[in-house]
Amino acid sequence: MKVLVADDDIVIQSLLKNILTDWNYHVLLAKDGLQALQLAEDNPDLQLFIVDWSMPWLDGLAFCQKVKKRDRFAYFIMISGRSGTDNLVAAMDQGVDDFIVKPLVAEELRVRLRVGKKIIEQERRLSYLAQYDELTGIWNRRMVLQWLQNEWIRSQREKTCLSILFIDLDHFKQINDVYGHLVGDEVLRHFCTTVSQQLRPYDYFGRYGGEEFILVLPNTEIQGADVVAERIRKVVQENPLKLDAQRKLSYTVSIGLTVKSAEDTDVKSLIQRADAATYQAKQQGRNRVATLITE
Ligand SMILES: Nc1nc2c(ncn2[C@@H]2O[C@H](COP(=O)(O)OP(=O)(O)OP(=O)(O)O)[C@@H](O)[C@H]2O)c(=O)[nH]1
Repeated sequence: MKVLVADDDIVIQSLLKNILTDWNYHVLLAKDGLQALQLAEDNPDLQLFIVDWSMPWLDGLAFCQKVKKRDRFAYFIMISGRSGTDNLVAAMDQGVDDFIVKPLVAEELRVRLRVGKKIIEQERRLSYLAQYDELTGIWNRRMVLQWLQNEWIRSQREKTCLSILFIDLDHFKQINDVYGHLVGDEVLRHFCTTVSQQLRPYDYFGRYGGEEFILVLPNTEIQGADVVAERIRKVVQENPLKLDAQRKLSYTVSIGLTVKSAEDTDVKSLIQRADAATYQAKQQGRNRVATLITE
């Protein structure tokens, strides 16, 4: 893991560099707050910081506040000569996550870093789970509906088209029943990889629930959405999941397509129509695209 050490004391810098390197950290060194800020900007993956309080140009607290504005998950350990509860409280109230009083004891730093790393990892995980579906890695329901809402507002403002597809795997219960849930999960992952390869960077593909998926197509009118839907239907049908060297599992999808119209007052009506279109596709025999639009 990368760690940035910002301290104007060369002796402390080199001491920290040595012990942190021994503990397998990748160490970046800064001699003042401005240099530290530049390193933080150049290394967006940097989340762990060890900073001195008093430094030229920009002190440790101001540096911490600037970084946290950009990345609220950044973790700051302040090492300072300012002892006493008042200083600890002031520093931690203003944003640092931990506070160590000099003289530095290596073992104390080691255990405090361990806590910092654990918090960073847990926050990363929580942030991932808040946005993505754990099984398939695509947007989760909350996020894809959020993107749909954003695109709805944009299409209102810019008077552009907005299409959505509801994609539902056919007879998925049967796949689970015959091959087991683990293979069912594998089919869901395989399906998401297959579809993701067909999309433009600005399309939003998310898991709506179970074996139901939603694809938001900004700036896309009905003809374009129909081409995308047919392409997905076909590519899924033609790309079975390989179970082993001999066996392949073929599966299909039913797709409901709709386009935002002047009559739609919110995203709810759009979702309801796409859902109804999917139902039609199922009724008509599955492995097909059904379109529902308002006049
Ligand atoms: N393996 C696996 N199965 C899931 C998951 N989520 C939902 N399912 C299963 O998906 C199945 C959906 O079944 P149904 O709603 O009856 O739909 P279907 O069998 O696909 O039938 P049609 O949609 O009418 O073609 C259920 O058996 C659920 O248990 C999941 O994450 N993993």
